[in-house]
Amino acid sequence: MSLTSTIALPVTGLTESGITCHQVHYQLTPEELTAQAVQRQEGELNDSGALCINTGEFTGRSPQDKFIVKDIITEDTVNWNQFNIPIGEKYFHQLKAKMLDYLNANDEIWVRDCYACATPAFRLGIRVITESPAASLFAHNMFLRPAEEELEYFKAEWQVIQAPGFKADPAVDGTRQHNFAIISFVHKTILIGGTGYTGEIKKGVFTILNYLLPQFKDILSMHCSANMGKSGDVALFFGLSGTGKTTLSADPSRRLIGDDEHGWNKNHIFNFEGGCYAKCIDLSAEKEPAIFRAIRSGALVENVGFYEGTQEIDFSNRAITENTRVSYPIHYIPGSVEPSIGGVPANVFFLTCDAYGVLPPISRLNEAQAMYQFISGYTARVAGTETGVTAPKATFSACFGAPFLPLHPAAYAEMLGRKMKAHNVNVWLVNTGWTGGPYGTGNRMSLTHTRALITAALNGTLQKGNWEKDPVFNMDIPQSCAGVPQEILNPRSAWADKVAYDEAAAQLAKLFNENFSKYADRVPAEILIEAPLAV
Ligand SMILES: Nc1ncnc2c1ncn2[C@@H]1O[C@H](COP(=O)(O)OP(=O)(O)O)[C@@H](O)[C@H]1O
Ligand SMILES: C=C(OP(=O)(O)O)C(=O)O
Repeated sequence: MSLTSTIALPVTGLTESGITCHQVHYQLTPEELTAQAVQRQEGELNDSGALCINTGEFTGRSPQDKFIVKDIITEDTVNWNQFNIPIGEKYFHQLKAKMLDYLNANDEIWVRDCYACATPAFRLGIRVITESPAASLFAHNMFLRPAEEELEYFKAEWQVIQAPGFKADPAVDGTRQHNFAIISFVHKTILIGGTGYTGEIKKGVFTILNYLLPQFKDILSMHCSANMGKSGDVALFFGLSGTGKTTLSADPSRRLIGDDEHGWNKNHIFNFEGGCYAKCIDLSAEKEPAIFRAIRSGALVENVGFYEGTQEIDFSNRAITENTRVSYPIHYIPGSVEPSIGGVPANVFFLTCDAYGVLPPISRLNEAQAMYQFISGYTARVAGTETGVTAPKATFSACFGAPFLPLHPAAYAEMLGRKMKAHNVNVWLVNTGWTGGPYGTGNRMSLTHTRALITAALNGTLQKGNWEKDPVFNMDIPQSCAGVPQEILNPRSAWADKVAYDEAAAQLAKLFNENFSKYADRVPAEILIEAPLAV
């Protein structure tokens, strides 16, 4: 086995993990990985120097093909459902052996050691083994990057093996189809095959942390972004994929802590990751300057198109997917906090992309309403993030992250409830979806307005104004906010057809109630009475 590496260290444990491929590229720099990808014609540079690749058949996650090995650890603890699909241990072993044979038959592979969890006490060493330099660059950008001296003592507790070119045989491998992501807690391994969508790598690691941290470290794991004001006040933005966590946390007046995955320990919050994975559909320097400028050398852009005859990205191009993405290290966002740790949050925002256009652009929640909304996780699956979703699709995604939660949602909700109560946190529901009508009739909420509302909530000016109650959802709605037209604050007044609004609101209230019925026996009465009024 020969090794290319920019650091003069032996890589431990490779042979033990079954890697015998004769050329192993270990811990290469972003420049080296980018150059290799270009040379192998797996990608090209845009005019600002970022590596642009196509991820192939899959440009979004495939939740139906994500499995957890049902074994002695997981059998009685995982909340088996449509997101936590069991697979037998024999299939894990079978597929791992086949994947290793496949990788070892390649001329070269890439190995990268990295960490998850910014707080040193909770750090998890992860080894990411890939068949392409671009996937190794993704791991470099998204996870925490150990310093060279840390590599000497690095312990790869978990392994991610990613081979998009390897395809399972569903007839013998226990999968649904040729692509799969399989997590084994006994063997501390994630196998990803048949798909090149890099999001599977990060969300696979997120899934294991969502299992381990609440159960064994008493840490609440959260699908949220986080940033910090000048006085150190922390805000969290929960939301299912594509609802605005990355966009809204990249706020030039605040410091970014992380864009997607965090833990809440007793007295601080910390990022799991070391980078961001932003959607770049319709990205512009004017609307999202920090993200736009992060697209430069070292960044990895997925599935975009160029203006003809140029290397300039056409961010409006949807030819491959709506789920165009860029990954970059967190320090590409000016002023980001490193290590990515902050104090107890003062404000929590639940971002809901309401495809019905019924919910107010912002509402203030009391404690019980906050729990009701968190458990409900009402939002939309946006186009492209999951395979097969081509238009926003209303969904209830518990804790705003159901596809990544191996435990019952009540486990996370109870922890969040205790923490919010103990720290007197302000909780807001923000509709980043539709206004003036449902998807197809109304408009997507203006980003400028959403930002103005969040700023007013954070600086306290919103609290000082007058409020009214939403008659169906019973939440407080502000009557005014600087920079936001008054008529959109109350969603009913934003709809031209009031009868249609009332019908849509009643329909949504009904859906809320139907969805919540499955939690009724685990939730106290003071939360149950916050259900929207269903007529
Ligand atoms: N009002 C809004 N608030 C937040 N995002 C919006 C809004 N309107 C449009 N968007 C777009 O929605 C997408 C949100 O994606 P992103 O921030 O990456 O989501 P997440 O990090 O939650 O996956 C971005 O492309 C953003 O430009
Ligand atoms: C990457 C994903 O989500 P997010 O946009 O929340 O990072 C995803 O769901 O595949």
